[in-house]
Amino acid sequence: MSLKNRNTPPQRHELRKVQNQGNNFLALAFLFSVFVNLLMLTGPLFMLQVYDRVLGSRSVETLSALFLLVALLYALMAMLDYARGRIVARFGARFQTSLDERVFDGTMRRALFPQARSAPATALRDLESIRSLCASPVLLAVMDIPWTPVFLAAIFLFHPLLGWLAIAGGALLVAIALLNQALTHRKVADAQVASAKANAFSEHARQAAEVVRSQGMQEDVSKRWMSQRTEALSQSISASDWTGSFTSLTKSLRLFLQSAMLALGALLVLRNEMTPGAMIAGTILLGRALAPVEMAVGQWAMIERARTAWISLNKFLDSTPPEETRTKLPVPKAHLVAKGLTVIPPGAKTPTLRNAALELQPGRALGVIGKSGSGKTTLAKALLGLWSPAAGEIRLAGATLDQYDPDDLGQHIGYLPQQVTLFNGTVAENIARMSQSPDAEAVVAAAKSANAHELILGLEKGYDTFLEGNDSQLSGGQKQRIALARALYGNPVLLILDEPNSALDADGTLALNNAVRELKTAGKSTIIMTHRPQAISECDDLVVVEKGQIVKSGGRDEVLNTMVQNANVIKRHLNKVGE
Ligand SMILES: Nc1ncnc2c1ncn2[C@@H]1O[C@H](COP(=O)(O)OP(=O)(O)OP(=O)(O)O)[C@@H](O)[C@H]1O
Repeated sequence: MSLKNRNTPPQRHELRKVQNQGNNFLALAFLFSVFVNLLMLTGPLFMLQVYDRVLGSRSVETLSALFLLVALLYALMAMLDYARGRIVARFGARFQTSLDERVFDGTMRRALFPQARSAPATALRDLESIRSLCASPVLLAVMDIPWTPVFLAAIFLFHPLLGWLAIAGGALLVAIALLNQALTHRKVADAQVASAKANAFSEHARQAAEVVRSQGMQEDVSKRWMSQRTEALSQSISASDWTGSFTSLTKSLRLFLQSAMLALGALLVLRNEMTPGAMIAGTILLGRALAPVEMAVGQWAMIERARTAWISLNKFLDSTPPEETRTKLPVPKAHLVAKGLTVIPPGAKTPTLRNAALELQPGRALGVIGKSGSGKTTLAKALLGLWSPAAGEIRLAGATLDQYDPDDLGQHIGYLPQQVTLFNGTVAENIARMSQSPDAEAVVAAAKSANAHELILGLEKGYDTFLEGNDSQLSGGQKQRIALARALYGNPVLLILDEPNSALDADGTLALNNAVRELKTAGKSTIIMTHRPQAISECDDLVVVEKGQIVKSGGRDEVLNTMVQNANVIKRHLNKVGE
């Protein structure tokens, strides 16, 4: 699935571009790493000097001077090591902040596609995995790995045989690291997928807690979750068993190599081919050379996670290009025209609305009636610009909907969905569409139009009452009125109401009709999808949808009359059958 549109150039390597912007950080960290790694030679060189110079000359002064120098060098190394740790952490943070909004935006747009909505949203987690790698010591170990051959080569200076042993040992460790990568990356990825699936299931179950409890589904849901969880756990244990076995093997091998080095060194000392200092220094150098490899193997799961995260984030960004910038259009007139409109829901194969045509003039209200599943919501989603037409077009004030910036279009159109969703925030923030700078007067005006003002004042803290999203303390009807106020906020030119009075009482319906009348007087237009007659009392025009097609359209009373005549025909037919 892809959200690419015809006009957007392919956004290849977007991730790489963001990474390149932080290259200064990486270059600086790498430079510091050069010094840190050079300073790592302090220990072996000190050892060499102590054994070969101090012990031979028995000079306390030389020992003191060397010790002071070593203390200073280690202090410098600590500072540089700390600094490079801070630099890569900041590189990670910068990488994340540069992409956070972009990825969140993409995740939201992808959620408009039902099949993507059911898949766990991993892009933000992927970003987090990459940042975690940067904030951990593993990235520094990876930066140290290029020094491994340098240290190994330095061992040659002590004695070629020691050098060859070190090279053979190093090659063996690298081979183990590669084998680790080859054998575990599938397992780590599988464990991640299984765990994401189990988490998504538990989140769905949590959201449906009331249904689960009231419908006696607790045990079955719990068992289903447990089986997914057990699967995820066993995958994760299998992955960690593999990486664990490689970690132990690498660790023991490195220690063994150091002992083998000491043994070979001792043999060479016995043969007078090398000094004892070189023997010890060589052993320490080997340890230093192999430490980053050992660290990388030990933390392989983290590296692998970040690697797969990088690949999947790349795919995500590639298939979800940034929104095109559009020329800002003026506030449109409430004139809506749809011609030859065919809509295929995202991910579906067949259209659920075919060849529909309608026109709505400013100051008029249109009712869309039809049975369940006839295509009313499909029409609403197309008119909102959420589902693009597969054929035909929709124009608001002469411009097709995709010519408007989606946020601007959202400001011009008020929408009351069939299933109301409120956000975690105050009533006022919810009505103001979670705006960062809500207009208090407009909030109250919208609430009054939706007949929600009194009910809001009756809440514990009035407009400042905090709502826990959909779990809030409000009744269905109260939520619907607040959502109607949200739809009316900011004086939209077009109001689309999908089953607006499904949870409204008589007062609510009256207020709704008043609001529609006010909009009409102000030259705005309204579309009401419904199968309840009370909701169309303010409608001037009516269209009837049947099996995805507009089968009747015209003035409200004219359409109603044809329907009533039909009903009479059907009634007469039924009476005959009954005789
Ligand atoms: N996302 C989707 N993917 C595939 N088919 C869909 C999707 N959404 C709706 N449909 C199908 O489109 C048809 C019309 O559905 P729609 O929701 O538009 O009907 P409706 O008239 O609004 O029904 P109701 O009054 O029950 O809300 C139905 O057959 C439905 O199964």
